[in-house]
Amino acid sequence: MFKVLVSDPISDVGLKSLIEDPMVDLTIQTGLEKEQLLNIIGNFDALLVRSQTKVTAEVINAGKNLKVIGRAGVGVDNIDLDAATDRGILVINAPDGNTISTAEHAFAMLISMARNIPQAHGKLKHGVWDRKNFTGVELNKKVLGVVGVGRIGAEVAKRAKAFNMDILGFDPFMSQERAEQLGITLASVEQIFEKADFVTFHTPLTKETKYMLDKPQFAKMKKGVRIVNCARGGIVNEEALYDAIKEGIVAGAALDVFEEEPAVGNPLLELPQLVATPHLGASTEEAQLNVAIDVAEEVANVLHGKGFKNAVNLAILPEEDFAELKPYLKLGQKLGSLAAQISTGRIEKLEITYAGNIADLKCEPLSRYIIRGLLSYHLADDVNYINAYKAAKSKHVEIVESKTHTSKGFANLVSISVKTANEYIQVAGSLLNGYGAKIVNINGYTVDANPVGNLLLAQHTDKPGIIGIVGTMLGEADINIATMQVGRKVAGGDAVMVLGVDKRIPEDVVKKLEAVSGINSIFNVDLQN
Ligand SMILES: NC(=O)c1ccc[n+]([C@@H]2O[C@H](COP(=O)([O-])OP(=O)(O)OC[C@H]3O[C@@H](n4cnc5c(N)ncnc54)[C@H](O)[C@@H]3O)[C@@H](O)[C@H]2O)c1
Ligand SMILES: O=C(O)[C@H](O)COP(=O)(O)O
Repeated sequence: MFKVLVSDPISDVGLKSLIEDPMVDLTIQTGLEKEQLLNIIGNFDALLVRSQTKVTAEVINAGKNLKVIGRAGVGVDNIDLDAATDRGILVINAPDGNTISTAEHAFAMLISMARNIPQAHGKLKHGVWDRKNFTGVELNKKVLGVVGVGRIGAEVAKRAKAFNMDILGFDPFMSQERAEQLGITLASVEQIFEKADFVTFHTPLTKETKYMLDKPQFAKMKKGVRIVNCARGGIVNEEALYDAIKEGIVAGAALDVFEEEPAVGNPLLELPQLVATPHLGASTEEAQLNVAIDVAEEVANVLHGKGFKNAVNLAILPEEDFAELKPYLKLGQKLGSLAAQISTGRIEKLEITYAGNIADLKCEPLSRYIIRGLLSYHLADDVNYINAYKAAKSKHVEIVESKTHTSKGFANLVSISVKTANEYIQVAGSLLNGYGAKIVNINGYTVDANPVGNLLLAQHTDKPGIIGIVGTMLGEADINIATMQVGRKVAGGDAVMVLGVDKRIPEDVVKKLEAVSGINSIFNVDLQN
């Protein structure tokens, strides 16, 4: 008998497959305090949640019998994935079921904000017939910036088209063809922030998207811009948003998600320009039914040892499948991540070459790590070992793998080339006897860098003084250089500098480095995870 605990409100009609499963003993107990959950979780084989239950490492470790955690929805930021993976517990989600509901909610927020509907409604309910303080704006012919054109962003764009809005969109995986299909004009995030009358966010919260709309960006926006965030709290800096509303830069904001939830007592709620809902994007009968059906079926499949498709973390595969490859897996993931972080255009193609000894191994598991490293920089936990090829296909990234025994003097060499809409990136790594994993080549320059921590990659002209200037500027910013590598092809030509630094370089320092004469590009690379 499998014992399954449902600890958040999940549609019981959707849970039918589990309720009717003779092998499943289902307990529904919502609103549990932390201690209560810790006390009972040890009895269960599976846990089903939405976003309220905090599935921390403590909860996971107390769940001695846990085999699977199911998330009836998309975001898994309330689940400690590393702790689950360490314990070999599968985490699965239901990414498709609430797309339409969330897109409709974002659009409802956009319109209510444009026409002050919640504010006027509130006043009338309190007996005040106020027709002069609630003049709104039309959506017709206004510029809508859509940041993140995945499942939800694309549906929002379709609805905005029907309202005759001009749509600018940015997504690192959106092609010109897809943009045309959706009636979107491709633009950079900076262009969107500068030109849009309305901006709506539909990205996950990642290192890259955290505070992507902050004080410096607000300063460049059109006066009177209106902001919608129904994705994740933290994409927009709430303190900066508060100031931008007070300063009159932002005329309205519509938020369904907050940096801290429940957001009771949030200072933004005091502002009349704010329209807010308590994380209701997915709260429709239809979405809740869809996600409950999806997650219940997947959890039952896992418990019965059958196939599943929406694993979010690393499934523990039999050792023999990749025992020999194991030492290369982390290196592969870091090479993918490095390539993503030093590319600027939409990723179109990934070519992986396995050279030397490694060519004799069955390399598919390693390719999955490389793809995961490359795509997770933008897609966060949406891409994992299991779904790596599927995620690449769904984002129209072509994967080409090849093997050779010619390995340029290395015993083994893993090389990846990434073709983007703007450039062609090449990075290679090797496991060196006695030295461990190394990055040995970046864009044709021979280097010897450790694939760990924070790196600064500068492409520059090989001339006296540049290395000194970079060192001085980092020193002034209190950033210690741990390692340094310089590579060039010919004296006086193009060169690369790879610095291992003890902490992440702040963006203002990066901007100053970019402005140094002779430096052509700077990338602030994070290879910590
Ligand atoms: N408010 C709610 O109740 C609710 C409901 C469902 C989903 N969500 C949230 O909405 C978000 C989007 O969900 P989805 O189903 O559309 O996911 P998705 O994976 O289909 O789309 C997200 C898109 O964001 C893009 N992206 C990543 N980094 C980016 C960047 N720096 N700039 C621009 N685009 C970037 C990705 O390439 C991807 O296409 C998720 O964070 C999800 O958790 C909220
Ligand atoms: O990520 C999601 O699916 C949404 O944020 C919905 O969260 P909820 O299930 O708690 O409503």
